[in-house]
Amino acid sequence: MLRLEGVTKTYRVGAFGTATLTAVDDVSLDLAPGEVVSLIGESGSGKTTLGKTVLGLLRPTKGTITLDGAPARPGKAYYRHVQGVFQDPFSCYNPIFKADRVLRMIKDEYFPGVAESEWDGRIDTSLKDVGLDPGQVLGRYPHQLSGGQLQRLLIARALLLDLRYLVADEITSMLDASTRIDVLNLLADLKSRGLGVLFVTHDLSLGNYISERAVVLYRGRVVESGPTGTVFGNPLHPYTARLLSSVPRLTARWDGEPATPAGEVREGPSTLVEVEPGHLVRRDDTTSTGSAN
Ligand SMILES: Nc1ncnc2c1ncn2[C@@H]1O[C@H](COP(=O)(O)OP(=O)(O)OP(=O)(O)O)[C@@H](O)[C@H]1O
Repeated sequence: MLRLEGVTKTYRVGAFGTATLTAVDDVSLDLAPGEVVSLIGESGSGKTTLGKTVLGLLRPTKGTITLDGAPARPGKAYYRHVQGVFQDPFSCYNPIFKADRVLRMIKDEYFPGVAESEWDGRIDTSLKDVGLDPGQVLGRYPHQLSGGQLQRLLIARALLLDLRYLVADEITSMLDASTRIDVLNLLADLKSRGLGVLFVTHDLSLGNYISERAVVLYRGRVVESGPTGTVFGNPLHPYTARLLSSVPRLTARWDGEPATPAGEVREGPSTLVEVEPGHLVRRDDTTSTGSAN
């Protein structure tokens, strides 16, 4: 289990770093093997900051992250099991390394004792697992591969490790619609084989498609979380309702009036309240009832 408890991340901002900005505020969530949890929120809500914190690329200002009860410490032991894939696959590669070199570096770093022939077999398997033809990609430079191929190659690279959890940060946002659904189906397949995925997205339809649970972030705080069908089917926080109401429908057309976002989001002191089993909603402290989290 990958567990976040009370994770807060503040950045130093302003002239000479004199001010602070709380990008992630007291976030707790669990990610189990074989489960996809979507982390949903508009631009600037803190999704990437939280993903990077899980990956040890940022140190939490407060709170803890544990993997099977042990503190998550960035390093080889952690990265064997927890990896990230990001939005822009092009920026994740060294342009002068061909794909086979990228995959060989994993062996040099993590599995120096594995024989070359066995490693070649593992590369073959991981590429086929993500739907890539080894003969087509291995001898190529990044610029000779498509965005979808590069994104799959990143996932194949992660699979060469003993991967248990993947932070997938907006991994489909630079892909066209048909490639996007292929990559989503690949994640669903990996999930069915036991991979836990933290699926970071601002796209509610993608979160709905792939995840069992949804966590909605607003200005760094969880405002609603629960089973995806419950959160999307019965959104109780005004921000979730607003996000859902602002998704353009395929058959709707602009009729001269801009769509009006529903619901006012208030900023006062508030608490996450469990309104039904597993469904948490942030409520103003003045109106909160029920069990708090
Ligand atoms: N290195 C940094 N220094 C200062 N502030 C930062 C830094 N990185 C992010 N922020 C701020 O933290 C907040 C959260 O940013 P973050 O990138 O985590 O949001 P996000 O939900 O991932 O947004 P997007 O969907 O646009 O990527 C924003 O206000 C952002 O401006």
